[in-house]
Amino acid sequence: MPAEDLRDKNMEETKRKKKKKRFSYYGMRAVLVLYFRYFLLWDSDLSTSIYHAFVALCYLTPILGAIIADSWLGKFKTIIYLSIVYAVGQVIMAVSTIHDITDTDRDGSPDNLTLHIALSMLGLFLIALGTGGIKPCVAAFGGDQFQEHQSRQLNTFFSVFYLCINAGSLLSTLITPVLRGARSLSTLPEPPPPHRAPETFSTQQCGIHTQQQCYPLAFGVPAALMVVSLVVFIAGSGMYVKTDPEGNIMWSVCKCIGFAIKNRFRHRSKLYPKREHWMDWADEKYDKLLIAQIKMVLKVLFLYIPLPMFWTLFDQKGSRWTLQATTMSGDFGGFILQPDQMQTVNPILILTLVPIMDRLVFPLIQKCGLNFRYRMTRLKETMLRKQILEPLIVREHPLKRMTVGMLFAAAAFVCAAVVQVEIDKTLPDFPSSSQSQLKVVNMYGGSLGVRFSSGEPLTIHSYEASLSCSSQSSVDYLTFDQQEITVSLTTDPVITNPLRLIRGSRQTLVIPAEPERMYLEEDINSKPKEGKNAVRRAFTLSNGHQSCEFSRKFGFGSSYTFLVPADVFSSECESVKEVEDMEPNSVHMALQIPQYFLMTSGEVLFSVTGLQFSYSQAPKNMKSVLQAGWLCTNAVGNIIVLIVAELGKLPKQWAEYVLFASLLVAVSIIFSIMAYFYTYIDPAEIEAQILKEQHLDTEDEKKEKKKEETLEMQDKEVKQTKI
Ligand SMILES: CC(C)C[C@H](N)C(=O)N1CCC[C@H]1C(=O)O
Repeated sequence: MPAEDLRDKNMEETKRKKKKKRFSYYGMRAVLVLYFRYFLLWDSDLSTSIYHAFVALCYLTPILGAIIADSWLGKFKTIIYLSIVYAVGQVIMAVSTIHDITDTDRDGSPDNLTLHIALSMLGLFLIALGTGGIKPCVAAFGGDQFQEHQSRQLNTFFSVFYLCINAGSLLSTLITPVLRGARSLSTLPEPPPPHRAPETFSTQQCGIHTQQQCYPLAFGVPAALMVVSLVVFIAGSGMYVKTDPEGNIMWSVCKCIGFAIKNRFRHRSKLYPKREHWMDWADEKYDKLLIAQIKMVLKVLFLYIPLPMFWTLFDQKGSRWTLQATTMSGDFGGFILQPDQMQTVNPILILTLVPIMDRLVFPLIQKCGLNFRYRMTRLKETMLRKQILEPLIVREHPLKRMTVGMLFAAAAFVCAAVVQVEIDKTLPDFPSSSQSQLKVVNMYGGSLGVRFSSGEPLTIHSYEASLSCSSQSSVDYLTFDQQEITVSLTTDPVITNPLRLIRGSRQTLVIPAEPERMYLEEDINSKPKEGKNAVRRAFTLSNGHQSCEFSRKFGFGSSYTFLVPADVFSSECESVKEVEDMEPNSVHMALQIPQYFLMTSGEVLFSVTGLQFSYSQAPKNMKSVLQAGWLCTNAVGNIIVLIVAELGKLPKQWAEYVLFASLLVAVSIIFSIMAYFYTYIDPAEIEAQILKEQHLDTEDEKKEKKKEETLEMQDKEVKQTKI
């Protein structure tokens, strides 16, 4: 097979593996929180924390994978072994979700949750180890399939590689919830009945004794796909370019750095001449090549310091932006988009933006003379022509691209802030912690005057509860600074009642047909979570049940009370009164598209370029290590999100978005200054040059030695002649 074809095939194999692996990983992530919440019955906070801790672990284990690959097993074997760990983890995870294994009383719920928790934690640990460990190796292994002169193809590889990641994650985010048994896109004609939790509306159920949510399928299918991808990857073994590990490189690196620091400290007196770089203090003991390689890696790692800030903003897509979507309307006419499904916009945009940027935008920018895109081949040509062997100093373009990517992400957050301001205008005015709110609902039948009084002066004295007889109405809340008030109804005779309101809460005063039996109902004090509807029934006389069926479309995030009058048995169901406690969300989710567009454009500029950059700037034996360093920036970004979520609670959400945008702009300015002083290198050239110098040094040493020997011989001869 011709070399080019072989390489293309290798590239295909690596991409196919990547696509299935990402299906597997993102597919599992899509249902993980729900599994914690509804199967293990953890509360929302614990579920979210464990989920983020798992994601952070997945981005920390790459260091381990990289060390194993570069120092011990090589990338190919590391991918295989860690894929097995990953698949085993997923199988354990799938088994842990089978409720039947501990459901001895066959009531549909597991009886030994400890076993399920232990199994799932073990499964998740193995998955984090597997997925994180493979990550840096897959990218670097793909890059290894190209030769030095193929830098353009190498860049294309990283773009296609990124496309595959996102194709896999898009498919999984759509399919895995369906496997679990949730309706992914609810169609308008059949809104889920409001009084049941959405989880009970499954299209897919499974189980031996009882049929439940199909978590085993949701976790099992990704596991099966992982096994298939592993088999495909191994089948292509003969076609890959495999580079051997060069011993325990990480240990040598640590020892070398340690020695340089110690040696520098020992020679801290000003009497000793300075050396160009602090790593040069390892010169006495360590190989020049190793020192040069460490210098390359440290330079890039230093440049990575500001990068986690990008991921801090990027990762809020899954948290803050999804929460923002819950306060918006997802009614797209033909279908209803759930708030968390809005996240699929990111991989969809990646699939369209990467080719457009690669084939259209970057070449166009380059043509316009902005020289945005870096071309290794041309530089190399110049280097070869001019015989420049030192590292070439270029104010580097990939780094410019990454800076622009960061600015795009900051702009995305400004967009999010603008959308938030629009949403805030439509949100209900909830009472402050010292206030109480009250709404009066009249089931009495006719128009009714309501008066309020208190020991202190009241803001509201009287209120006309002109209770319309229509079945649907929306009643405004009245805000009180006092909690102890007295209500009087203008009935004949006047009915007066003391009321005790709850601080910081909303309540409804229901006036039934017999007004003296008026009573207070506690209302909800925040928008219903996840854009769902809140519906409750209140009986003006709770003396039984009547089956009245309503078919009604509720807007996103609305809240209603259905008041069932005492005479519902004798009258028709129409006498049931519907009160809108909270208006449905009116800002449309489509308004989030500009922020997703800017963020994803930023991601293409930042993340795809970062992958290429990390590969191109790493010495041959530390490619995976630098990929792991790159992935670590993501882990740190996730950890910052966790910390910020806990600590930094600004009173206004839009202000928090603006704060994050400003922070990223500041960080990108710092990064651009660092990038300006970064000297772009060609590791292969440097390594070749050092090896050549070392070779010349040994040649010189040999010649010198020979000279000395000849001189010694001559001296001996002279001495003998004298004797
Ligand atoms: C969050 C999306 C589903 C995937 C995202 N566009 C993406 O490709 N990545 C986010 C972190 C880096 C990269 C990945 O490797 O998953």
